[in-house]
Amino acid sequence: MVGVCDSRSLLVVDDVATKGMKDSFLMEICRAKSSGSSLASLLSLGQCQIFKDSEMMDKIIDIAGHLGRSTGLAVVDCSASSETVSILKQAVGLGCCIVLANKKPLTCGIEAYEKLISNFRCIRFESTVGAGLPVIASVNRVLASGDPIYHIVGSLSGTLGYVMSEVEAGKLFSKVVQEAKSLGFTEPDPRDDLSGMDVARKALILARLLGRRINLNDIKVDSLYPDELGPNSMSTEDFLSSGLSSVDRDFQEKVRAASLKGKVLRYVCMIEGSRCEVGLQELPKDSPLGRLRGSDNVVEIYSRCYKDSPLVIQGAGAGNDTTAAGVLADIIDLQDLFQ
Ligand SMILES: NC(=O)C1=CN([C@@H]2O[C@H](COP(=O)(O)OP(=O)(O)OC[C@H]3O[C@@H](n4cnc5c(N)ncnc54)[C@H](OP(=O)(O)O)[C@@H]3O)[C@@H](O)[C@H]2O)C=CC1
Ligand SMILES: N[C@@H](CC=O)C(=O)O
Repeated sequence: MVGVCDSRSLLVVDDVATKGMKDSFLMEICRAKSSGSSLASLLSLGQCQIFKDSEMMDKIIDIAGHLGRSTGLAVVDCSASSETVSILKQAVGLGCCIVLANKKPLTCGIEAYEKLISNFRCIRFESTVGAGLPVIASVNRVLASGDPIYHIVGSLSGTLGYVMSEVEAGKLFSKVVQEAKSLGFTEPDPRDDLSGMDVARKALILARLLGRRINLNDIKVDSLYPDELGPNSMSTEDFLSSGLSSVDRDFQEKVRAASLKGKVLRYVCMIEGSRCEVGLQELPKDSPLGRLRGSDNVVEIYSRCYKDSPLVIQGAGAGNDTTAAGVLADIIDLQDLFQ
């Protein structure tokens, strides 16, 4: 590991060709970020240089130029920003590998997407769908065997899974969204989850893997909150402290209406042919999606081989540990290419 950055600065070892960050220093970085301190506060430990603002991007490109082709340096994006796409494209051009937990670079315009995946052997993005679950790897393996995938259906949001099952158990919608945030399931702005856009991004990543040249605005998306609570009208803090509770009653009504029919609410992702949609559905309690609890995700893949009995991947679909494990496994997988 030669460098680490957040939204404000980049810490880099003083000689990237010969040095890496020591484990003890990486632990200090984790401690500093968990306690809200800046990366700059670690400069006194004396192992690194710091770069800020536009210098940050120039330095990353400089390192990518030196280490990309010679070592297969991996540029890892664990932000939730759409601003990283330009640097990632440049890094690909310089021969770097790319690892993403961030869905936004893969769900921007189709040309940028095609550039990012142009060296498919050197990109991994397992954590973008289902966190640590092997969803992308499974889809890739089925496709690589020549088995055409006809249909994917699933529940792909840890946050929305948690919200649905906790509201079913009688808790208030606003309270469980706050809980999902403190458990590390939500996006930095939970409206990315509640608007359905986070699931739409996962659906787009899967649809593009299946070869569909579609964009985010081709996906039908249901939002769980009204437009007037959106990011153009209020900050994340105001949404969480006051906006969110105005949805409580309406959501409770929806849950009750489903329950009277013996059903539960689930946020479902469906990709079939050219159709790609994500939204709230009333499903039987004893269906595979209806039985899901907490932040678990489930994905059913239907192909020529997995026709009557789909390939099913299920398990924890959000959380810092499982996501970090997925990212680490991707990095190690890439490292094997350069041994
Ligand atoms: N949590 C989960 O369960 C899962 C998360 N993911 C994905 O992981 C990503 C991160 O989520 P999460 O850890 O919850 O988010 P956090 O907000 O906790 O962390 C995001 C980090 O990215 C940094 N950052 C933001 N913008 C930039 C930028 N332009 N350049 C460099 N660094 C930047 C932030 O810096 P600063 O500290 O300065 O704000 C922060 O350290 C998201 O894309 C999410 O979709 C994927 C699967 C599951
Ligand atoms: N916010 C996401 C995290 C993983 O992508 C979710 O809730 O599923």
